[in-house]
Amino acid sequence: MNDLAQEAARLDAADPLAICRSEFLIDDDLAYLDGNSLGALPKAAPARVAQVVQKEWGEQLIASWNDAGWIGLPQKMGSKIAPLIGAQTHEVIATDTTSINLFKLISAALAMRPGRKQVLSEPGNFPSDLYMIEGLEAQGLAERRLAERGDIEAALDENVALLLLTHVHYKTGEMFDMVRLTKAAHDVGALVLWDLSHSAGAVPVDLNGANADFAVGCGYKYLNGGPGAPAFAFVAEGHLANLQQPLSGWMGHNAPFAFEDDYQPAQGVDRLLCSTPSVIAMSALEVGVDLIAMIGMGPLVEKSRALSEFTRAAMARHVPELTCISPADPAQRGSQLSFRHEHSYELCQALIARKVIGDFRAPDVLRVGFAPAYVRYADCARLVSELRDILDSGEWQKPEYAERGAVT
Ligand SMILES: Cc1ncc(COP(=O)(O)O)c(C=O)c1O
Ligand SMILES: Nc1c(O)cccc1C(=O)C[C@H](N)C(=O)O
Repeated sequence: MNDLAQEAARLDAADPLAICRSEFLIDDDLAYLDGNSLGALPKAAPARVAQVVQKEWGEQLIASWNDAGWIGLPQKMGSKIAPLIGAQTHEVIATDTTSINLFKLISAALAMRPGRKQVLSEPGNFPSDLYMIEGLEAQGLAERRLAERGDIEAALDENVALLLLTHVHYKTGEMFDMVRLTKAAHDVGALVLWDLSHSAGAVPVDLNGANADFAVGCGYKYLNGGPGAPAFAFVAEGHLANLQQPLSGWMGHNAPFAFEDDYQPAQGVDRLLCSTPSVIAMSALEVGVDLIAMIGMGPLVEKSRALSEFTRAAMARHVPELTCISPADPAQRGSQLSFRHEHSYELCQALIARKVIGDFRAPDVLRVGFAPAYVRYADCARLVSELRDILDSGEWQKPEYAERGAVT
């Protein structure tokens, strides 16, 4: 294990992104491997939020809608997220939550394929993705169809209106081939909606290169926008003029301040808006996205793969009792590794007690994420050595580690 720590120290010393950790408020002794669930706090965010609250809201009050640019935040944030996901700036907007954006875009896709009701997805997709289809099914607007990952292409036929997939699977880290599946869906006349919650800011995404129709994703994971940060939504340029979404709130109107009785959708991606933007949350998100954009997706992807490879190899060598269920090829997985063990829950709790933070996903998965902007090789080495020690000492058997908490 000494060798592992030494190798980690050598890699950290040579890491061009090592300096980026100082942009985040994370204790030096914390190995935070859960940025795939909630990203860390950028150090600049509290001051930015305080400025918005004290100056823009406190002093300038309503004038800030124009003077501080509040009204344009969804578009401004959309245009900053767009290059991270291979989209044009006018194709992305930051608004609402991922679940709500899923609802809007599933509905919009169904409206574009009259005569077809099926929305195809995979069993075990993130719950909201599946539940949103169910919600529309209950209203008689959709029909949910599920096919296992390997059977999706065979399941695509002329009844499918929309293929809805999560690009990087939240539990296993498996990554779909976006280009291949988008083409397969288009070949039967279906549209495709990609959930990029576990992709944006961590893995290469080229929505336009893949000819994708729609996408959604979270702002609070690798984009470090803070708990409940606004989500984003993408609509390919060619669909913008025909897009009809059901949450026709006033902010998605072509002229919101005309206060007309009849809804007239805004031009372009603005029509995905429903309500007043969440200004304070949006300002925190801006700090997180600016940091990721400044570091750049190329270096982030390279480090993400190196961190996960280092960890996968070290786990296989030193902790073989845990079975890695993420793909062995880094190009086929997201910025995470998932391991199966009968006592994953207890192991996760024991790790947390030692300030190594991963998470547990039922029934038996220990999940660790590698947010490349701030995770160190030393954090990965610590995961491995602490796990070895927790198993060897039997510490995981402490009764308090078996008590199931309320969330996460
Ligand atoms: C893949 C995926 N989709 C959707 C969501 C739901 O996001 P939200 O809670 O912002 O609606 C999450 C995370 O919670 C997720 O991981
Ligand atoms: N959004 C979350 C929350 O409010 C509480 C706990 C966890 C979350 C998550 O984001 C979970 C995450 N999407 C996952 O991949 O499991």
